[in-house]
Amino acid sequence: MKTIDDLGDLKGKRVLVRSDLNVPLDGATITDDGRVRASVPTIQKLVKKGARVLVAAHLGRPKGAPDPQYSLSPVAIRLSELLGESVRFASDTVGVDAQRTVQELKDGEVALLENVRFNAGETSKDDAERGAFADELAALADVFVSDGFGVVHRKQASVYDVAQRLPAAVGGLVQAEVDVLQRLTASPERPYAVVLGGSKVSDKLGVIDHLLTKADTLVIGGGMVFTFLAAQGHGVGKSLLEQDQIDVAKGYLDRAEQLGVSIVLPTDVVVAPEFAADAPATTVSIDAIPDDQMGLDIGPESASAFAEVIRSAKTVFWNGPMGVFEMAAFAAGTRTVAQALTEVDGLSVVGGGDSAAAVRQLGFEDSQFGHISTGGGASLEYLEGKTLPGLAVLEESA
Ligand SMILES: Nc1ncnc2c1ncn2[C@@H]1O[C@H](COP(=O)(O)OP(=O)(O)O)[C@@H](O)[C@H]1O
Ligand SMILES: O=C(OP(=O)(O)O)[C@H](O)COP(=O)(O)O
Repeated sequence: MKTIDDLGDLKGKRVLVRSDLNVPLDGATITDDGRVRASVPTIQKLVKKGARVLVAAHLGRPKGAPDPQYSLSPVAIRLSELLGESVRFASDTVGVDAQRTVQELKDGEVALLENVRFNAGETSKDDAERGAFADELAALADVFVSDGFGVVHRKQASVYDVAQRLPAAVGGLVQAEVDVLQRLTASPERPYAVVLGGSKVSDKLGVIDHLLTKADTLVIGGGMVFTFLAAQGHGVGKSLLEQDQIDVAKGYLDRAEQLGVSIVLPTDVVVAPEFAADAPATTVSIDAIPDDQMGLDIGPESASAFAEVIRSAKTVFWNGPMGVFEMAAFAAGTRTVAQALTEVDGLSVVGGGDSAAAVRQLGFEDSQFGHISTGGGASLEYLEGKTLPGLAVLEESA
């Protein structure tokens, strides 16, 4: 892959940088700015080279049209504070304001485009529709730098197609992330445990198939777990459940047994009648989840068992909070798991926007972990050994 230094003299050049600025927000307040911080070194490097830096990014999953709750405008303010220089914000992605913003950009200045996912072409499955949007993005710049590690597993216009339309290079963040993950895939010191949770269940269930042949133990909590508990025949009440994936989960459990890989599931869960911070929380055994309640955290017995597995591993990768850590009543499982990762005598890696936010919010320091990756799904797919579109396209264009 070409690096930024291979792109030649960038002074006065318009450089489109795809960053992952998908941060958790509470209204317009950024609750964890880790991804913004992680994107700064590459932007700064380009600024120093005298480039006109145009940052493209997404926030959340809007439906291909402008939606104010997913505006990147609060992120422009934070980026500006972290860079120590003003960041212009274009109120559209490729429209009149974006075009004017690029035209007015001077050497060494930075602008952020509005959420790329406000455009249906960004995430379209139709190559022509995605390509048409990528053409518009590419028209704004002279070269492209791919630095949003958290999205390199997405075949989307601003990640994939635009790299086919401009001279393209990999950014420092993506390089650094890949370097660490390569250590995990090449020859992980064993035992190797992978801990999965979170809420993007249908996105991430598929990785289990491959991880069964790579890891010694899979530990599963978070919203992901209820599909497995249902596969074992347990009632899961109102918990997050991917009904159509129950048979898939059953298949994974069977295959794990055949392969001699251990899948560790919770034995108790914290339930509440509704998804609310002040909902009355109780701990129940997994065979006693009431029909009118939902599981929002793993229980204390499970958390201790998970911690034991984690502490005795030499390599641990963790993606996805064990519960709804944003609410204090459902954060204990995530805290116990995070604590165990800090005690690993080997390499511990935390990946994912919310997982990284969780460990910081719960008071842990980044330095207590071997590595905190900005990408959850991207890391998992890398660990599976899958070809990530956003990386493959850079290899092709090298
Ligand atoms: N039992 C659960 N039910 C519903 N949501 C859950 C549950 N456990 C965890 N979550 C939610 O999962 C979200 C994070 O999931 P995900 O996006 O997959 O993680 P990451 O961003 O680290 O990759 C958090 O917002 C958390 O509240
Ligand atoms: O938050 C992200 O991924 P992650 O939750 O897997 O870490 C990335 O910004 C990708 O977002 P997407 O999963 O909506 O494509």
